[in-house]
Amino acid sequence: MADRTTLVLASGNAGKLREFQHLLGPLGHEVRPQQDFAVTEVEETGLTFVENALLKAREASRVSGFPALADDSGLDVDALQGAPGIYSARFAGEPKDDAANNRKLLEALEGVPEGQRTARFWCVLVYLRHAEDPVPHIVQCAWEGEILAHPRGEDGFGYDPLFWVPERGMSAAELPAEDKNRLSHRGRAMTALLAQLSGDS
Ligand SMILES: O=P(O)(O)OP(=O)(O)OP(=O)(O)OC[C@H]1O[C@@H](n2cnc3c(O)ncnc32)[C@H](O)[C@@H]1O
Ligand SMILES: [Mg+2]
Repeated sequence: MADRTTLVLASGNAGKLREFQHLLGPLGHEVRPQQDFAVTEVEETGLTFVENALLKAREASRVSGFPALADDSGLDVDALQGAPGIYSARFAGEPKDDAANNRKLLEALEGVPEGQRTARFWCVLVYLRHAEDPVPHIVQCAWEGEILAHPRGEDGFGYDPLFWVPERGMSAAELPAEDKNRLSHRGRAMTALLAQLSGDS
């Protein structure tokens, strides 16, 4: 990525936008939400995070004319054989509802004892220089944790109140934003993507 790039974030998720602006703003990059360009949500028809991220990035770049960054992410819970996975945003059905998803996750794990509630967030980032970019930059990072029996904390978004971060002894929703950005699947994926992009113009 060139110095001081303007890019479109191929996401309608306000929590992701906040985190990417925090990660990339200090580096001089302008992260504009796809809503600025009237990009509408694409159907996430892929069977993998990477397929869905590609679909989102391509559409945002096509409509906006800017390079696009897409994030497809989700929670992979061992006791649920990887669910909710790529279906994390709509785990409890339509429309997307974080509180309903969290309730459904707690129900699904009822009776599963501590120690067997291991999980990880995945974040797959795709960066396209333009809509027909034949060589997308792709990174995939995980963040290991456990699913709590009760929500804790007010910050973050999505499943953060139920995601226990063992290395910090608190939930992801209790972590200061700066710390979440440094430790999380998204923060580490962004660092890896920037390393991959350095040298690109
Ligand atoms: O597709 P876009 O428009 O980017 O927005 P989305 O919210 O639908 O995003 P995804 O399709 O990637 O689904 C990701 C799901 O995983 C959850 N998730 C991802 N990263 C998270 C994080 O850092 N903390 C908590 N929940 C997260 C998020 O709340 C969604 O339910
Ligand atoms: Mg989505």
